[in-house]
Amino acid sequence: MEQVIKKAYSVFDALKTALQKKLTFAIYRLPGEEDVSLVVQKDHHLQQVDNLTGIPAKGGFLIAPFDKDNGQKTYLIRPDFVVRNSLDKDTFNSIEALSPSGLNGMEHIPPAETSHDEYINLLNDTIGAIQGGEYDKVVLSHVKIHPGEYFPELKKIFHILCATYPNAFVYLFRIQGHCWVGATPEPLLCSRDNELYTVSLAGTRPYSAENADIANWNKKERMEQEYVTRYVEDVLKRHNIQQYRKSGPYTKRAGRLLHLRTDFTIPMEEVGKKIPSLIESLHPTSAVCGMPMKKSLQFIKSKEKHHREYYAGYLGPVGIDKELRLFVNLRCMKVLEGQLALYVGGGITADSVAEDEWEETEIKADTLLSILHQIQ
Ligand SMILES: C=C(O[C@@H]1C=C(C(=O)O)C=C[C@H]1O)C(=O)O
Repeated sequence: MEQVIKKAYSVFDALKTALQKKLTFAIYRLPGEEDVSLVVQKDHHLQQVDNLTGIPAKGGFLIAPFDKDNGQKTYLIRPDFVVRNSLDKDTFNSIEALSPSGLNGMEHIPPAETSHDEYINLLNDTIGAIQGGEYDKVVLSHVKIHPGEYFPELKKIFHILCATYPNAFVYLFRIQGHCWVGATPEPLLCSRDNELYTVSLAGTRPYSAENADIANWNKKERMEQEYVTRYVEDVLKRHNIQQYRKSGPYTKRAGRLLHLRTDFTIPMEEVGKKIPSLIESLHPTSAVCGMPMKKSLQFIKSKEKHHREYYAGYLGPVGIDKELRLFVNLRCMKVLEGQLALYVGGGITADSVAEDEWEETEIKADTLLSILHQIQ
């Protein structure tokens, strides 16, 4: 006779415990899916990942910074408990019995905020450098600080993000006393059946029926996206991956925004053991860094007021259910005591107009700010 195990608790009950006890955990909802998964580590000792080939077979939730030479490390939250949607009483009790972390986020210094005028100056300098021929594209970003005590609201925020952005990768994680939460539209490398896919995503407009028609997008936006496509194709070529399908560019909705997107689908047998190297080479794509990549990275590090930390890095479950689901960490915020730090950016090319680029980051910030306004 089939045994029916009664699942007495929902994944959100376990999330509440994980938040209250300041456990080391990640919760996520994949794009287009209903399931919500929670990965909880028994202790607070984070596993540092220096090389992606070293990830244990049972996997975990991977979190990589934008720039691994800037202090932040790549970590794996170990899957000591993996809960999908619901859990039984014993598992719930085991999670409740875990020891809380002593860290409360007070030890984190908030990243520096950039004002409108400072950003306009930086944008104009960058446009000048690009027009001077030093770069093809540079992706700039800034931080917006939003005051308020949001730790008690994180369960609600995650819930609303899932409902509002069904096509985003929605996540919330806690490591070392602070949390990050986001709803990103950008896959970095994901498995699906016997295939892997990645995308080139760049070019942004507010959502409207008119903008949904790619014929209405201009040369600047198409070029901005084309640089990312070239970067991805170059990485595939360097990995000797020839058999792949490319489809796009097409317009893809992300909440109140639209982006240009091209999909690359690769048969798994074409990739073999190259997955770790592919991930390490794809990141950072020209969607978040620039072209040429290394020079743009130096430019970003010398000009931006803040460290990007995990913004524009990548994250997601690896090895859980034998799947790989890594996404670029965008439309995200770092949750600190008494304040939130929202990270927003956009690609700059020779034809960029500074005020328009600022406006683009304002709309991107609204992805999360509009959710915060729903929390009273
Ligand atoms: C950098 C961000 O987004 C990236 C930049 C885009 C652009 O420049 O048009 C579009 C999507 C993302 O690849 C961000 O959201 O902060």
